Amino acid sequence: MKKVVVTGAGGQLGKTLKELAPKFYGYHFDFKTSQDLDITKKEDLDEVLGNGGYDYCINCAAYTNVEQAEKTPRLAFAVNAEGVKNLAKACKDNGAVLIHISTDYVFDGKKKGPYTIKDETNPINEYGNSKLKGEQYIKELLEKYYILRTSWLYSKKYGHNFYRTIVKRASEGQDLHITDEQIGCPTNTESLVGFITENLLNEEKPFGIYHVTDGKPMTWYDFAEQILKENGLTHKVNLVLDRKYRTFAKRPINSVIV
Ligand SMILES: NC(=O)C1=CN([C@@H]2O[C@H](COP(=O)(O)OP(=O)(O)OC[C@H]3O[C@@H](n4cnc5c(N)ncnc54)[C@H](OP(=O)(O)O)[C@@H]3O)[C@@H](O)[C@H]2O)C=CC1
Ligand SMILES: Cc1cn([C@H]2C[C@H](O)[C@@H](COP(=O)(O)OP(=O)(O)O[C@H]3O[C@@H](C)C(=O)[C@@H](O)[C@H]3O)O2)c(=O)[nH]c1=O
Repeated sequence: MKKVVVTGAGGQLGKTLKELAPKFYGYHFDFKTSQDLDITKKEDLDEVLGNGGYDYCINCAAYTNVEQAEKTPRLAFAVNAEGVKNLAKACKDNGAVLIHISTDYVFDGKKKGPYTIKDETNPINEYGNSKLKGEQYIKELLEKYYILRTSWLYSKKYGHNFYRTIVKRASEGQDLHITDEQIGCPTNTESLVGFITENLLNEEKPFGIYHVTDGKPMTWYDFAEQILKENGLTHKVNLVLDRKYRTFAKRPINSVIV
């Protein structure tokens, strides 16, 4: 039986993995929330990875508040860069393969056409900078790793994400003002879990970087429209196209990764 430890298990991806894990035979999963295991603390990692005998570590832990990262980049780097470095070292010392999640926000969005893994990274916000640094540490420290870049991740059931924000606001009858300035591929956490369990835990795919999304490019406005339709909320609210929707963080105009 292969042993898998999941960090950041209290987030939307971690919770999805926990819900679906009983379907995957031949694996024993241990789920660690930020309270159980803080990846910025080496002693936590030594204890858990050192004693667990894990074959795989799936890292769902991250600082994901894109807006706040602009104001306190130090916090984003502590988790997404230095925390990931600690985790990579602990995986190396203890013989675990690291499966790490990264983001479309490592690109600047200026490319005409979808980004492939061969394209140059060039983040335009602090969250993206911190995630890229995390990727670089992994590549420096490890040979046995998977880095999955995904985009516009959402779970219908768990956590904070665009999907749930739209459903909540629409259900309360609030008007929605949504930008169409960026294009990207929304990705359900269940698809990402499927990719990990079907292709990586059995090492079907060579180690390295992968782009994993649900494959349908759209704008945030399109996505909001789709969410309203799916939930029968179209007639409950005004969906207003708002090109002036203000944010602290810049976001890539083209976030499509393939
Ligand atoms: N959300 C998105 O749209 C996208 C996400 N990703 C990446 O996917 C991965 C999963 O993201 P998602 O599930 O959405 O994120 P969430 O924000 O839902 O979950 C992240 C989890 O990490 C935990 N965490 C934060 N700091 C630490 C730490 N120091 N040690 C251990 N755990 C910590 C958080 O715990 P607590 O709440 O207690 O702080 C939280 O439970 C991340 O790597 C993210 O960068 C990639 C592309 C898109
Ligand atoms: C909530 C809201 C957002 N927006 C805009 C702001 C922004 O341009 C876009 C998305 O905003 P959000 O803040 O929900 O999403 P954001 O935090 O930018 O989402 C990102 O999260 C990180 C973790 C990733 O890795 C990315 O792939 C991406 O999913 O929609 C509106 O126009 N109206 C709204 O009411």
